[in-house]
Amino acid sequence: MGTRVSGGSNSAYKVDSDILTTGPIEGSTKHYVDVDGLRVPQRRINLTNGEHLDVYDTSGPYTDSTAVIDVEAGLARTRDEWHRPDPVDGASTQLAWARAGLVTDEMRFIAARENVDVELVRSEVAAGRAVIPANHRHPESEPMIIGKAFAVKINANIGNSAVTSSIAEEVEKMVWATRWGADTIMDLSTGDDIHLTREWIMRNSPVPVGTVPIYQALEKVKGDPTKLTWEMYRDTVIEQAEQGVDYMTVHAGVLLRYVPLTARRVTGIVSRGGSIMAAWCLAHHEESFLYTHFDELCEIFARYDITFSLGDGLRPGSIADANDEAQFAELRTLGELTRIAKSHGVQVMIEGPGHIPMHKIVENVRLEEELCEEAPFYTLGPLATDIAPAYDHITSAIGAAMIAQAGTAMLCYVTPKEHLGLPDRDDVKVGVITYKIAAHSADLAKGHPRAQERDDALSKARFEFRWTDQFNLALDPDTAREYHDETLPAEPAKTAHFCSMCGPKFCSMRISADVRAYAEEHNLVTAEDIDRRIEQEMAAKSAEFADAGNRVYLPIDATSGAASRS
Ligand SMILES: C[C@H]1O[C@@H](n2cnc3c(N)ncnc32)[C@H](O)[C@@H]1O
Ligand SMILES: Cc1ncc(COP(=O)(O)O)c(N)n1
Ligand code: MET
Ligand code: SF4
Ligand SMILES: [Zn+2]
Repeated sequence: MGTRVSGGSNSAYKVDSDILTTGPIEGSTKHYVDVDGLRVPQRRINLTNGEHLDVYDTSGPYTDSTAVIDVEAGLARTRDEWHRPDPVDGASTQLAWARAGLVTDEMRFIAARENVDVELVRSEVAAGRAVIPANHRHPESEPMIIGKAFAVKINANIGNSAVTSSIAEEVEKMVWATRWGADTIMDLSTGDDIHLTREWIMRNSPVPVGTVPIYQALEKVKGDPTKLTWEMYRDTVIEQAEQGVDYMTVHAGVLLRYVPLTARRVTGIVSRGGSIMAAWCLAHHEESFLYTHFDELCEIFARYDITFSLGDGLRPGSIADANDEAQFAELRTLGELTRIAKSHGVQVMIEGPGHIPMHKIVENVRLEEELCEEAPFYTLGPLATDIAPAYDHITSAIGAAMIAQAGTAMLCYVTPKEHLGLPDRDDVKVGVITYKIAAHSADLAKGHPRAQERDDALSKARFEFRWTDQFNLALDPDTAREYHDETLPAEPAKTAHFCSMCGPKFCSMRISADVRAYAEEHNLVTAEDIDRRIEQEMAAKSAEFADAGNRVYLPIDATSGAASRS
């Protein structure tokens, strides 16, 4: 149970540890698996029948009841103590090491977390089919992997805007998002104190952090895209690299000649980074500096081990624009950039759409894999329809579940506020839980070896009317319990064989359990038991008939054949 003491959220520079929700999630405890000296966290869900279920844990020390949280000091710099191999051909990256056959501590940590052989981790990274975003300067993070051979991951976007929010609120969103299962977060701040906000987030984030450096670069030129230069962009990237940013969105596929392809779209360019770069290219009538200086960018990324998230600056922002020429032209360029980045030993993932109707989703994955050497796909939704603002966490989770089943490795969440305003803490939780549903559904469909354990444990608890276990196995135990208790708050209701949906007499699971008990008591469990019982009944009936003198009653109406009985 978390404590949340409000206060401090109005002061821009002071973040008070008290505002954070800490302590274990209801019904769970943190425990650690020791893997050759590495402490790999897991969340243990404790059940009332003495069993327990261990699940993947993204929440860091915040859910450890023994941890002392001090946001001013930041989290422990655990990875600083791990072994870091020497650079390979200038690259100090998980990709370079994996290709050289080296198994890093990060890979071992991940293998334990994902319950897989470490060789699968190494080989998928070496092939570029998976990435481990882990900047050397973010030692506070617990390593994780993004790739289609592993559990589907989710990202939560946070950050302020010029209109609203503070540093304290953004740190709070980060802790809150990871509590509910965000595997990475992106700080997409575009308002005040971008550098300082990120510093507070970085030093306290147990998950990898992504950014879009062009946002801060634009802030530095007071919002005028035409004033951007390669030099100031590069310096912004280095500034963020030094802070420990683990992956960066770079919209280097928005080429000058692609801009006219968006002219007749219904929603033009909806990507912020894409629109900024399009504005720059057109104003200067020059090729994008992100594209022309891409090799230099790779050299920087290779030193820190920053992962490229090649931005989908021309993604469709409406159903009408889905899978159009602008979108796929950019994707071909992202394929070209993928090969360049990998030749520098730099890890790459590819950002994907956007707004795509269901029948056009699979084509996106197929093309991405074909054009980008199967680099992990990282998609925003996609929204399967445009007609439900205020419910776009749902319109997008429909697309997200489908695209993840088809092979997307990480899903970028969409909150109920999409298209309407900046998400607050409550929106962040709804977005995260919604995306955990999409990701887990895809894990099940893909046959992930252990995904179904949790479904089975929850279903079993449900059928056995272990209400507390049903709540605690849920993605959101607090809301599950709250909804149940709205109508049946009394303690005895936690073992009652019904809820207020059907009531005691009509509870189908109770009736079904009674049917089972009856069957067991009367030896009627298997189909053979029932056949045997029918035979016995028949024999009994014939005996009764014989005793009664073997008299045959004829039909009432012999011609119609009705009511015949013998
Ligand atoms: C690319 C996507 O990023 C999200 N996005 C952009 N900025 C923020 C922010 N500060 N906080 C949360 N989400 C954001 C929007 O959902 C957009 O569609
Ligand atoms: C999956 C995904 N796609 C795109 C962006 C960047 O946002 P934008 O392109 O609007 O700058 C993002 N953060 N995540
Ligand atoms: N929702 C948009 C998208 O799909 C982004 C901002 S609103 C046009 O990318
Ligand atoms: S979300 Fe709002 S600010 Fe952002 S592109 Fe859409 S309308 Fe513009
Ligand atoms: Zn949109």
